[in-house]
Amino acid sequence: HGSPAWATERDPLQVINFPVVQLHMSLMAMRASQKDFENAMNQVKLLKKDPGNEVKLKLYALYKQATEGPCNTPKPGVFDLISKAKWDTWSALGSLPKETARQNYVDLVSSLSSSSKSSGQVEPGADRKPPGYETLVVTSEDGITKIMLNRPTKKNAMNRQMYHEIMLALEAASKDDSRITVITGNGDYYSSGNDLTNFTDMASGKVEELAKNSAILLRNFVGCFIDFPKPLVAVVNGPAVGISVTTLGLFDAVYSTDRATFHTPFSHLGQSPEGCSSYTFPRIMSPSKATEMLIFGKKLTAREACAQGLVTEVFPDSTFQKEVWTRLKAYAKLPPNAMRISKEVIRNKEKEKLHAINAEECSVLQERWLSDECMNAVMNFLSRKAKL
Ligand SMILES: CCCC/C=C/CC(=O)SCCNC(=O)CCNC(=O)[C@H](O)C(C)(C)COP(=O)(O)OP(=O)(O)OC[C@H]1O[C@@H](n2cnc3c(N)ncnc32)[C@H](O)[C@@H]1OP(=O)(O)O
Repeated sequence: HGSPAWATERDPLQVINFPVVQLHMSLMAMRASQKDFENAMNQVKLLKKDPGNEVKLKLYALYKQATEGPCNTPKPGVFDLISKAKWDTWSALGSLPKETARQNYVDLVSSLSSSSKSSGQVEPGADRKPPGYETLVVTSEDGITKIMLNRPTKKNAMNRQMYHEIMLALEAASKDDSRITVITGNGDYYSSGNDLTNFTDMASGKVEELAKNSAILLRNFVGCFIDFPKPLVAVVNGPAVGISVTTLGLFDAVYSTDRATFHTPFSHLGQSPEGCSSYTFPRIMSPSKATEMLIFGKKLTAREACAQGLVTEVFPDSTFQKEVWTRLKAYAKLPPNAMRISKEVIRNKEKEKLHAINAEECSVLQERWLSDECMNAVMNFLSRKAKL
């Protein structure tokens, strides 16, 4: 007795009833059995605290993906809000394999269970054990949650797993007791942008479906940046390409090493701007400077990006980490509610607009991904004929 109604509801289509994504994804844990999955479903019912709708949507989507595979039902009408939210979240998982979805579900439930057991026992400000993601290292210390992109051998290119994990990490950071959230990269790159192997399936039929799923994924991904409630800071540790540059326009501060470059080669790739950059860049810089980046693919040095307002401050590479983290730790001592409310006041003025821009950019890109220009560019990279 005593289980909350949302946790005991068995049919996920009747009610959004499963918990969020927190991934203890050690390599061992990557192989969740059917039994683990069933245990996790039972564990959900034992949770005392409602994890919130976002989490329940994630759990619902992972459950559906794990049991039925990619979203296969017609899109609900716009006025059927709950069904549409569920459908959107499931669709956003794209072609995530059933086994990975099952594992993510198990890991998420496990993290929810352990966090509910330990709630109230963690001292404020005490370091928490980092959860294990596959493509990220996420730590929380000194009032700062640090999300580090962790595919250094691939220049931190963002594969589908990484998009999902960043969304999950942002979701978790928005709710933890940290005051500032940082995104940075491991290794010599901040990120080389979208992992072009995300497009390899494009060659294997069902191209329209893949483009559609990618557009949904991208829209949800960028939406997380638009809605993120706490100060979000980029610590740009090296060159940045594509989506890792465009999303900077949605951060609250961008600190960069002088070794970094900023490159949005969309025309070269037969693509078009995303991350709300078609709106933020002309406003941050000027329309013509934005044109040079977004249409002509001009690569900016860190100092040029700073002069254009995209970067807040540039530091010498030799002292970059020390200087930036010292500063961030000081900022993290500021009153958290004041920082959050100030961000809300600033962001609320254009949140709706940003979501509309995001939707438009994704729909344009969905078409672009099907173009010969885009497919040829991706094939040239993958067949080692071209590099940026
Ligand atoms: C679903 C949502 C879609 C959102 C869309 C977003 C749009 C964008 O983000 S557009 C930008 C896409 N990015 C690129 O076009 C970059 C492609 N990469 C390169 O041109 C080069 O790798 C580099 C200039 C970034 C680095 O060159 P460098 O010579 O220093 O290193 P490499 O030997 O090329 O790279 C090491 C290793 O990493 C792999 N890799 C790097 N970047 C990517 C990438 N973006 N996608 C896939 N793989 C990448 C590279 O192939 C190498 O792998 P191997 O060691 O296995 O050969």
